[in-house]
Amino acid sequence: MGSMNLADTAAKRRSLAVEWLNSLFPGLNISLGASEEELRVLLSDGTILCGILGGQDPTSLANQRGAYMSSEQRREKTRRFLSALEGMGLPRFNPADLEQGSISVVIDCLLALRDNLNTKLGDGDTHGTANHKNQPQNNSGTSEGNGNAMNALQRNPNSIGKTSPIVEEKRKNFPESKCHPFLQTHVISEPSSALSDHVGHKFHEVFQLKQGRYSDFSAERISEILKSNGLDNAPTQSLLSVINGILDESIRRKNGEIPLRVGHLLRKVIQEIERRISTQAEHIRNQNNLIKSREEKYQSRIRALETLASGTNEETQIVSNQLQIVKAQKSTIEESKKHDEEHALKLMKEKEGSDQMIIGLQQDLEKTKKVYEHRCQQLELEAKQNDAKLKERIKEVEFLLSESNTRIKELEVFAESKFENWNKKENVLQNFIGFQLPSIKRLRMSSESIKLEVIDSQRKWSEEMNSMGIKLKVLVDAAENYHAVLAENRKLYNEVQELKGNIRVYCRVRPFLAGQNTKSNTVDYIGENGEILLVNPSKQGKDGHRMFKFNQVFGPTATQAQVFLDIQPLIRSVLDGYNVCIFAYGQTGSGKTYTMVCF
Ligand SMILES: Nc1ncnc2c1ncn2[C@@H]1O[C@H](COP(=O)(O)OP(=O)(O)OP(=O)(O)O)[C@@H](O)[C@H]1O
Repeated sequence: MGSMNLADTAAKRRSLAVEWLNSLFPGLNISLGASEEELRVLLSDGTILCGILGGQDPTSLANQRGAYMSSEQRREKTRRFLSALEGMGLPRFNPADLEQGSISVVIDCLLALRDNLNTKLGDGDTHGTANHKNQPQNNSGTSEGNGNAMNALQRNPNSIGKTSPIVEEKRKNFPESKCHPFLQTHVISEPSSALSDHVGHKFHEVFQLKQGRYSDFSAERISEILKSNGLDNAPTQSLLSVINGILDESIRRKNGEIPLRVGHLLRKVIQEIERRISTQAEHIRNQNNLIKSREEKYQSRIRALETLASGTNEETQIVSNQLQIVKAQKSTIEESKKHDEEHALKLMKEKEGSDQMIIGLQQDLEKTKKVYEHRCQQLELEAKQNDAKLKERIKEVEFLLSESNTRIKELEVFAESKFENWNKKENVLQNFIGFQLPSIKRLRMSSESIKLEVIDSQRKWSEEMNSMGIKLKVLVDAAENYHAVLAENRKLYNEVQELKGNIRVYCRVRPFLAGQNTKSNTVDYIGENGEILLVNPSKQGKDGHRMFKFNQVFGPTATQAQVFLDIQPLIRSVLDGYNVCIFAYGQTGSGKTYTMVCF
């Protein structure tokens, strides 16, 4: 709640400050709900702060704010404002508060300045009067360490010839009749209108003419006026009216005499007017010097601007070139943008495909999950069953283990008895060995004699082997000769086969099969040299007989072995690497298959 109240209070104070600034500079039109950052942006360049004290009009202020200012210029303006606040005895802020951190300190200073100025304008009395009394030269603009905003206004070079918003505000707050003398007599330096109004009122009270004659003033009253320095703050119009009044009285009395005390008053008034005229002359000289220096400064700025303008054409050319480059880059970027858009469309399509695939995968995953859960349930069931079986098995194993332990104990007893038996047998064996040792010695002697015999036999066998080798060599030579003879024989054999004829034609006469008429035989004669004579009973004479000639003719009584005997040499030629073809030819049922295949 506390932080909320603090925030509300800060916002209210910000709003009051904004309201005041808007009343001073209506052109700014700042929002009443402006944030700290917005106010910081507005105030950070120092233009508005100086405008409060410096008499900027809203239009020039807006222009000045829009113009570029270096950081040093901004700091200088802020410093000027802070020194004015210090001169007025008001709280001031740190320049860093305008750049970062809370701006509430700045708001406090602005509101204090507002209250201070409003108090002076409302009262129009003691402070202004006192300050003016102490520093009568303030209005000339030459004095430093001013005591109020008006003095700061007059000291600011930028405010020369311009009207401060405070003055404007004062004009609104005070009747024109009161300000009029001040405004009409500005040739001679005057106190502020509020000040002049107050002092003039007091001055008129002092010089109140009850009977219309200055000569009626008592000496004490005049000396009191002269001593109190009341003339210092009196408006010049009043002083002139006093002189006019005294001179009019002198003329009316016609003797031209002026009382001595009135003469002193007259001299004092005239001295005050002369002092003001000299002060104003000095002020005008200073203003002239200031204007001259400003004129020189503006001349130098104009020259700089002309130089800048000449350089601007070259810069324009460079900028146009850069513009061309930028256009080219823009077209490139647009192309790449189109490409990117196409790519994006592709990606979108791919994404849709991926989404569908993901949905399918999710469905598969769901199915798999259900199957997996079902499988898990089955496994759990099986695990429970296996667990029960294992428990039974463990019980059986434990039973077997107890039986095994019993068996082990029995075996241990049996092993001990066995061990005793083995010890007995060992003793028996040792007795047996001792009995067998002489026999072993005899055996060893006989083995040595056998060894000698074996050596002798080996010698004999080696001699026989040598003789066998010689004989074998003779056989190898004979075999080599045999191969040569065999090759020659084979060659001759094939030559004989060739001489018999590369193409041979044999004829075989099938015997009558069972059930065939044996009287219809047409074979009349079969010769040994391959002749066969066939008879045609339907023809007479020479045409009834026909002779055919083959390499060989096998009659009906010829066996398969006889046929093969004549073919067998061809088989050997095949084994010797010659090409041989045997085939059977004849009408159906003539016995081709029988001859070629049957054994
Ligand atoms: N020399 C033979 N001695 C005894 N029987 C034979 C002889 N030649 C053929 N035959 C008999 O004659 C019949 C016909 O013989 P095979 O089948 O060999 O004739 P084929 O010429 O092969 O006939 P197809 O051209 O129709 O095959 C068979 O029953 C077979 O046993």
